[in-house]
Amino acid sequence: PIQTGRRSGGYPPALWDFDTIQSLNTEYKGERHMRREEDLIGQVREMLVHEEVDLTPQLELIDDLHKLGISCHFENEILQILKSIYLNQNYKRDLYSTSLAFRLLRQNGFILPQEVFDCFKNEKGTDFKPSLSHDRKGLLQLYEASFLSRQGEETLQLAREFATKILQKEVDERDFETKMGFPSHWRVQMPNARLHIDAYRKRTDMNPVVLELAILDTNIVQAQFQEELKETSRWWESTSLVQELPFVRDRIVECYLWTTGVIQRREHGYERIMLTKINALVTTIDEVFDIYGTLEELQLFTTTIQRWDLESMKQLPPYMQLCYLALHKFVIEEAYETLKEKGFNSIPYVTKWWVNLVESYMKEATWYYNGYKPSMQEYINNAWISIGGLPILSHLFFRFTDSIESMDKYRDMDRASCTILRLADDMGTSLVEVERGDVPKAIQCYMNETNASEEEAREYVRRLIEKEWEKMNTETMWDDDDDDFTLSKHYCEVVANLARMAQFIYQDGLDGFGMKDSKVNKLLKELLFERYE
Ligand SMILES: CC1(C)[C@@H]2CC[C@@]1(C)[C@@H](OP(=O)([O-])OP(=O)([O-])[O-])C2
Ligand SMILES: [Mg+2]
Ligand SMILES: [Mg+2]
Ligand SMILES: [Mg+2]
Repeated sequence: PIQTGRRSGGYPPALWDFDTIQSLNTEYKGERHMRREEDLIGQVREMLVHEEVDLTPQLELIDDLHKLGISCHFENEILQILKSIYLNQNYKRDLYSTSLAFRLLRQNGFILPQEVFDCFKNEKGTDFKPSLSHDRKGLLQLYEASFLSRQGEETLQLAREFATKILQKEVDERDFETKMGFPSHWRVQMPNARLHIDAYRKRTDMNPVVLELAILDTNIVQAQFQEELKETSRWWESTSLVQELPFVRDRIVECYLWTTGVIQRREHGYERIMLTKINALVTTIDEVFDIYGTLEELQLFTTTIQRWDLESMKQLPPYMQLCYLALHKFVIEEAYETLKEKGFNSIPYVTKWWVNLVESYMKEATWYYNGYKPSMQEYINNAWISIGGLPILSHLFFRFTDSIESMDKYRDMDRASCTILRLADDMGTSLVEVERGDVPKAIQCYMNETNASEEEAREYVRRLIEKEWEKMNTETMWDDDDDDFTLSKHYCEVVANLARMAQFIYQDGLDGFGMKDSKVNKLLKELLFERYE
């Protein structure tokens, strides 16, 4: 049913108010905690660089440090170890070690060829040896390694099917994904770290120094996150957008949570605060188009943003004027920093992607008001843009690269990341959206087009996400010494992490951003508000 005009989004009010956020505090800012952390880092570094440690335990330690959220303290040591393993090729062991080495090397820019798995295939090379089906540990690592596949790597496709078929027998179909969880290649680091600490502390091979460092570190980094969150909350309060546009989801804490998975390097606090603002602005403008503006108002808004001037905003209703000016002010402030620090004017580029976004919103609003049901392809061609990933990535591009060229177009990796962001979002939000009134999303478009059930449509979307990850891997995983790969490593990290964070927020097909009864909400409170004991 087409409900025209002002609607409500169907979302609960904010969970934390301004004063609660501003009063957040933690003892982990103290000097003595820093000193203890430095001491523990030194002890773990010793463990890492000790020559006589065998290959596999070293790889397992590297994998644990990443999952526990503390690998950032050992980046150089880890790269040195992986580089020597890559050059000496001394990973050719059992399925477990080869798979673990394959994943860690590729994740760190050492692109091992998929042929390293040929020795595990039958003589015709058509499948993996059946005898491997008893090696559960090896199969789990083979399954994980298969998610590092790039387009056209058949052996890795075969590996995923082989491992899945056998491992699935252990757990029935339904909870395969929940039991297996997301493959580690798809998992964001910081928002998952405490889950891994919980598991690590119960392991028989747990190292007490590593555990103490992980626990101390997650409490110390929480202090930094809280200060960044407070700054974003002061900004959000100063915009008065919540007061003037009460129909918008007030989710500044959730907007900040997003950034802890997208931008994981501690030193990039400025970028997390910037990204939080972008998330909040995109959320606001998205709701204006989704549920509040009339078609005439939305057309006026789109035209004003296309002109990007201060003249044409006079024709807007007051609520749109405030929203437009908040966006304008943000873009100008960021452009000022870029001009000051890097000497070039980013305005023509970032405004292009904001215009691009509202034009895609306008298309969806027109479809909705006309009751038009787009085909899946038609929908996706517009919706990978309407999810808001391009303004996010263009602002981050300016922060993480110094090359002005290729600022005016998006890269294949950007599109893959935005597509995964869109598909994951639709899996988590579209049932409520379509119920309250919104354009049909990926699941509904596929069902309209093929008469499939909702579960079949979800399964199809999951396959699309897997395909997009192969594109992402193809575009973001380059040999570190591949000189014609100019994009910065930091930029490639945030592109992939944007997709990972979307899959985190919408895990189990729930809306961890707009709603409050998800596992995400529990993890958010632990990560940002609660001391880890
Ligand atoms: C940060 C975001 C991913 C972006 C703005 C808020 C979101 C959580 C999502 O909100 P949603 O209403 O689901 O977007 P859409 O489906 O209306 O495009 C779109
Ligand atoms: Mg929306
Ligand atoms: Mg929308
Ligand atoms: Mg949505």
